[in-house]
Amino acid sequence: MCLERLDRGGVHRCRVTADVSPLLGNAQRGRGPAAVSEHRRRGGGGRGRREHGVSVHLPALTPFSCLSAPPDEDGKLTEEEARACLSNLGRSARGLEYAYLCLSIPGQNLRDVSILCSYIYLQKLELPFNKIKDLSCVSHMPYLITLDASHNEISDFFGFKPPKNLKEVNFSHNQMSAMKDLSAYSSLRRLNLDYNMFHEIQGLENCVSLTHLSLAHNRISSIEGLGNVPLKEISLRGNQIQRIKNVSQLQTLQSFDLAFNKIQSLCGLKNLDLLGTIDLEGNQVSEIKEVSHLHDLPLLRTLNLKQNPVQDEPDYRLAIIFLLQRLTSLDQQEVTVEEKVSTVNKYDPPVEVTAARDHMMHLVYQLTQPQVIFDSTLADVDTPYPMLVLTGPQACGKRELAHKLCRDFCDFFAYGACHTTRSPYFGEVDGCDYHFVSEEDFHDMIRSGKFIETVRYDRHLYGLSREAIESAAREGLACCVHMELEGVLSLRNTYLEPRYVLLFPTDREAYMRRMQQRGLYSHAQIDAAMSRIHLYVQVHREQPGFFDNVIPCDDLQEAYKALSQVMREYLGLEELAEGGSVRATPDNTCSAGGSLVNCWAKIPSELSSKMPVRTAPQRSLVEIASIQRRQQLAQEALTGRSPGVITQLIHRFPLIAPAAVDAHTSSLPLQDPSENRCVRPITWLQDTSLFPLSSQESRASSGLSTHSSARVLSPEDLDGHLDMGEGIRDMPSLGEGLNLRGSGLVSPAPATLTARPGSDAKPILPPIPSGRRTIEQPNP
Ligand SMILES: Nc1ncnc2c1ncn2[C@@H]1O[C@H](COP(=O)(O)OP(=O)(O)OP(=O)(O)O)[C@@H](O)[C@H]1O
Repeated sequence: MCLERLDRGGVHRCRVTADVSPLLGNAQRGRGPAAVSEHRRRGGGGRGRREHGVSVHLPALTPFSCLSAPPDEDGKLTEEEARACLSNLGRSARGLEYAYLCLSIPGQNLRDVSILCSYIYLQKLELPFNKIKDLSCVSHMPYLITLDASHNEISDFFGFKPPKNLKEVNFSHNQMSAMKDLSAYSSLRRLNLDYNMFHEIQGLENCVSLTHLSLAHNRISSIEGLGNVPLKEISLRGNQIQRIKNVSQLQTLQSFDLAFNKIQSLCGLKNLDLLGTIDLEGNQVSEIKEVSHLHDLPLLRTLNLKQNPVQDEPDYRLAIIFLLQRLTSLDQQEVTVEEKVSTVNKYDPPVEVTAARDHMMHLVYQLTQPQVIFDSTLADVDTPYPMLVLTGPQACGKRELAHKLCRDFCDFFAYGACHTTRSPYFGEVDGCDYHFVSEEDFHDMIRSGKFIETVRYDRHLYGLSREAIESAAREGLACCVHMELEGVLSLRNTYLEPRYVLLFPTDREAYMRRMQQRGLYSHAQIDAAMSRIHLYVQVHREQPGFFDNVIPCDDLQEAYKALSQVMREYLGLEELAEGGSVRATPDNTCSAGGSLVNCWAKIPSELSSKMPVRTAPQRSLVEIASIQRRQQLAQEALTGRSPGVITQLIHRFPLIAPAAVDAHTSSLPLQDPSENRCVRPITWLQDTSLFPLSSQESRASSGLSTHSSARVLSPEDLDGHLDMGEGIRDMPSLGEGLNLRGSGLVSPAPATLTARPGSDAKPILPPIPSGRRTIEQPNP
C-alpha cells in the first residue's frame, strides 16, 4: 500500500491501490475509535440530529476535540489542525485522484477558517459550534454537497460563490438578518435557518429543488416569498405570524409547523392536497369552527392545537374529531376508533341511532308517569291497534294522500295529527294538519311521556302523541300518519305494528319542481329534502321488506290510485281483479291494463328488486297458548257460556267498500274519548277473570300492558301475541279445531293474508281494523 504525501487540501498525490485504513487512521489520529463514535453520536461526521427534516445541532451539544492540539488563541484554523479532522477518503469529483471528502471541526472556537480555501474537493463541511463570521472559503469548494455552519456568528447569508451541487445547508443559530436571492442554488434541497434574525422570507422563489425549509425562531411576521417552491416540509415555529396566507400554491407541502406564532384563524390552509401534518401549538385559535378550514385537506392526519384557547371550548376534542374525521392524531394523542364513533353518534347520528335514542327517551319519560293502559295495548283480540304510516321525503305528498285516504276510508282510518313546533303554513288548520305548539309545550309533552316518537326536522320538532293513536282507537279506527324515516325507525322500536307505505319520488326533477311550486321552502330546504331521498333507497336496499309497499308519487293521482288499491287489498275489501293481474305488490308488477297504473315500472331497480319471501316462522309457545285460549273461548261461546266472544272473533270481516258505507257511518255519534281509557295499576291485567291467561300469556300480557315494556318480549312473542292478525291467522286452525267451516261461521282467509306483500320480516299481515265501532243505543 502506497501513501506518499498528503498535500494541502487533503489530496493524496499517489494512487492508492490497496488497504486505505492507515490513511483514515492518519485523519483520525488522536481520536481513536471511541472518539469517532462519540463524534458520530453527537452529530459529528455529517450526521446531525434531524428536526423538521433539516439537519441541526443541539445547542446543548458539548463540543469535543478532534484535534491533537487546541487551535490558536485567535481561533485561526491551521493546516495541521484541518488535516487532523479530515475523513472519508474517496475519489475526488474529478475522478483523477483520491481526496478526503469530509471535514468536521465542531466546537473549537474557530474564527478564521480561510485555510480551507485550498480544500477544493470537500463534499461535506461541518463547522458547528465555532465563532466563524466569514465562510467565503466555501467559494473554493465547487463540489460541496453538505454544509453545516450552525452555531456560529455568521451574518452574511450565503456569503460565498454557489457550489453547484450544494444540497443541504445548516445555518441555524447564527446572526443572519436578511435573505438574498438563491436562484443560483438550484440543487439546494434542505435549508435550516432556525434561530437567526430574519424578518421576512425572500429569495427562495427559484429554489427549484428546495423541499425542506426551516425558519423556526426568527422574527417573521408574514408568510411570503415562497412562490412555487416544491416544499414538502416547512417550519415557521416561534415567529410572529398572525395570518396564514400565500401558501395555497405550495401544492407539495406535507408538513407545516406553525407552532408558537400568533395565529387566530386557519383560513388560508385550503387546497393543500398533500398536507398531512399541521402543528399549531401555542397559537391563538379560539373557535372550533376554525377547523372547518381544514376540512378539505384530504390527507390531513395529524393536528396539534395544544395551548390554544380553543381547547377550553366544551367538547373540544370530540368536536374537532368530528369535523376532521380523518385525523389519526390530535394534540399529540392518538385518535381512537371509539372516539370517532362517539363523535359521529353525537353530532351526526345515523338515522338508526337517532331513532333508538328517541325511543329510549320516550320510554324513560313514560316510566316516570303513572302507568296507563291504553286501548291500543290491551291484551285482548283487538290489540295492538293497527296503524298505517305513510313515509317518504318531505313534500312528496304524504300528507295530502293521508288526508284523502282517511276521507275515503273513513270507516277504517282516522288521520293522526302530529304535534309540531313549526308555525302553520297558509291554510293549515290547527288540530287538523298538525297540533301547532310552542317548543316549550312540546318539551313539556316529551317530559310527560306523551309522545311515542319525535324527530327534529329542519330545526322544528315533530311528534306523534299516543293520544293521536288512541283517539283513533276509541273510534274503532286505525290511525293513519305520515312521517320521515327517523320516525318510522323509532316507531319500529315500539310495540305497535303499523303497515309502512313508502311514497317515493322517482323523478327527482318533478319532485324538486313540486317543492318549488309550493313556494314554502328555501333552496336549502329543497336541497336538504332532495339529499334525503337516497336514505329511503338505502334502507329499502339494505333491509328488503322494511316498507310493506313502495308507491311512486310523481303523480299524486296515480299514487293515490295505487295507495287505495293497496289499502283495499290490505283491508280485504276487494277480491283479486279479474285475471288476477291487478295487484299492487312489490313482487307482482301491476299490469297497465286495469284502472291501476303500472306503479312498479317506474321504481328504480334498487327499490324494485325482488324480495325474498320468508316462510312463516314456527309458532312460539305464546302463540300456541293464544290459539288454545281462543279455542277455549270459542268452545265456551258455542256452548253458550260466553256468547259475545265468537261474535267478536268473526266481527272483523264486515267488509264493505268505503264508498258504500260513507253515508251510513259518517252520521254515527262519536264515542266519548275518555271512555275506553283505563288508568289502573299494571297488575290489573293479571287479575282479569274475563280472559284467564296461561302463564306464558300472562307474562306477555303484563309486558303488553305498559307501553314501556315493548321490548321485553322477543319478536316471536310479540308476533304470537301482539299481532291482532293472529285472530285471523288462527281462524283456519280454530275452525278446524271446532269444525266451524261448514257452519259458515268462519270466512275463508283472504288471499293477502298468506304473506305480507313486500315483507320478508313479517310474513303475516298486521291486523285489519274492524271498521268504525257502533255505539249501542241505550234501551229506552
Ligand atoms: N311525528 C313525526 N315524525 C316524523 N316525521 C314527521 C312527523 N310529523 C311530520 N313529519 C314529517 O316531517 C316533515 C316536515 O313536515 P312538514 O309538515 O313541514 O312538511 P310538508 O312540507 O308538509 O311535507 P309533506 O307534504 O310530506 O307532509 C314531513 O316529511 C313530515 O311527514
